[in-house]
Amino acid sequence: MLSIGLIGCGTIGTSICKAIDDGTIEAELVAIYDRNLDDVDKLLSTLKRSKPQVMEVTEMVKNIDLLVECASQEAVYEIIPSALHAHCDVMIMSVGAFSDEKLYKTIKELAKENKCKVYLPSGAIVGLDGLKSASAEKIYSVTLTTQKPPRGLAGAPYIIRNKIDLDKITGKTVIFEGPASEAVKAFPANVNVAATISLAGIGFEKTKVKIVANPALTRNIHEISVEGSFGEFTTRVENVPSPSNPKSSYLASLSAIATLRKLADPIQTGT
Ligand SMILES: NC(=O)C1=CN([C@@H]2O[C@H](COP(=O)(O)OP(=O)(O)OC[C@H]3O[C@@H](n4cnc5c(N)ncnc54)[C@H](O)[C@@H]3O)[C@@H](O)[C@H]2O)C=CC1
Ligand SMILES: O=C([O-])CC(=O)C(=O)O
Repeated sequence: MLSIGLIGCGTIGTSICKAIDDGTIEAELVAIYDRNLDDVDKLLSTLKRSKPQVMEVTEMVKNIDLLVECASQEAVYEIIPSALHAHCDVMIMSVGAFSDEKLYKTIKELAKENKCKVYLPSGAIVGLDGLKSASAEKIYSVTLTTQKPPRGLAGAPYIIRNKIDLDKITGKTVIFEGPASEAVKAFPANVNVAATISLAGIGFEKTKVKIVANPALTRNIHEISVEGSFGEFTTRVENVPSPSNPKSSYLASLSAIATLRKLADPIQTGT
């Protein structure tokens, strides 16, 4: 059975652990870790059958097949190289870290050297299949337009740096427009999806991102528009925010669970 270690006991981490605990994912939850011990305790209290040990990454990677990161972009720097050195496969949610080309290259090289896989779930978006197909030929443009209720953008470095008072926003307001490379640094907990799109398509500099605060919304909306030699498509998802973290859409948790279910299943259906 696939043995899993998990870093980040917040919203997505808790959903994944519950899905292992109730058998939705056929895997063993061997170990968990979070820099915030209260989050570890809270997660442990939700589990009925699994009894993961609490251990730091250096110890964890000696005991698992797959390390799951659902913590933060900085955690990707801290834990993924150690996991790959220890021959563990990894699944990463904080994909925005890969806007650092040096980190991306290092992780890709380490994965090759140690014969490991790096899994990046689709997260809170739909349409990566079409984007990946389109990228076999010429793509002219990729644009992500993300709309969130203002509180879903709270705490982002860009909001703090520009002293944007989210409480004063009364109508649909464009907060940011720029390349994905800047968007994922300015909003590290809001548009990791821009990184996933960049990696599947035309890269971090050419992928355009628009972030809109919209007080009329209760959902997180991501629209992806792609134009290429194939033609053009637009996908749009209206995501229910996670109750425990309005920045993260529930679909992101489900996407992580779906990826792990696939990895744990000996039978793979479909192309
Ligand atoms: N790829 C995608 O589509 C999506 C990615 N995300 C990203 O996934 C990650 C997890 O999201 P949530 O569970 O909603 O966040 P959350 O804030 O609910 O939980 C994150 C947990 O990780 C812990 N943590 C953060 N940095 C850490 C570190 N360096 N070492 C150990 N623990 C650390 C925090 O204490 C917290 O308990 C975030 O980076 C988020 O931005 C979220 C939604 C969609
Ligand atoms: O969950 C979402 O809507 C997207 C998100 O936070 C991210 O990509 O970081």
